[in-house]
Amino acid sequence: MSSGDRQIETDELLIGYAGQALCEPISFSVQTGAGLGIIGANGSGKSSLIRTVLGLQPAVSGTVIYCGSPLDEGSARFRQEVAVQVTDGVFFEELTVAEHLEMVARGHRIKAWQAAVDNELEFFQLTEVTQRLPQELSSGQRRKLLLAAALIRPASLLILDEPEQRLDQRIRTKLYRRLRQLRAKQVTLLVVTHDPQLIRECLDEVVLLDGDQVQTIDAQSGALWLER
Ligand SMILES: Nc1ncnc2c1ncn2[C@@H]1O[C@H](COP(=O)(O)OP(=O)(O)OP(=O)(O)O)[C@@H](O)[C@H]1O
Repeated sequence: MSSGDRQIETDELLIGYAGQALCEPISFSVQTGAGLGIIGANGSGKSSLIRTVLGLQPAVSGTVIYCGSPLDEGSARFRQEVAVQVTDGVFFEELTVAEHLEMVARGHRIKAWQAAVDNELEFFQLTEVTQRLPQELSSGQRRKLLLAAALIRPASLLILDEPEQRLDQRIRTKLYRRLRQLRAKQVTLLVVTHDPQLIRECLDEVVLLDGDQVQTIDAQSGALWLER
């Protein structure tokens, strides 16, 4: 495999706080168009790993490599190519649901931005709440808005932190179908999840954070680990 095939990878990445590692070093590599999950018990370090990969939190040591070079999360290329949904996503309290999506779509220079916004509102069943402010939404509706904001924009790598959280089963199933369609278009997925269905339907492998130990296993074994 040439480095050109690998979209994002970590090399002996130690994650943690105040110089204290949470687990052994993590090395993974995700090829363009592949799907990698991150699983483990509550508090095992999944969100910390995502935050470290995104440069939102410093690594204790080790590196994150994006398309063959050390990741620069501030670079125009990274911001253009990578769409992110993190659990504690930020809203503008004075912008409505529709305005949030309009801002993202126009910020990414989507010409038919109105149609793209309407499409997301329809997909996530947010048409009844388009004029509401974030604080007027249910927790599930807020989660759907975060996902819509990540999916409305073009991206070649999609990083999602527990996208299933607070979604009803019908939306989950619809979302997973969409993730499979994105993968068919060579979009790469890096996803923290507790949902075996997402792993089976959308991913190839998972990184399992199991106490101090870290291992990469196939998707079916990962789903079974969550179900045991
Ligand atoms: N800012 C912080 N400072 C110090 N420790 C932290 C900080 N944030 C998280 N931790 C600790 O790091 C560990 C890993 O947390 P993290 O949020 O990465 O877990 P997780 O695997 O995503 O958990 P969950 O499944 O509950 O979302 C936990 O023990 C947590 O208490």
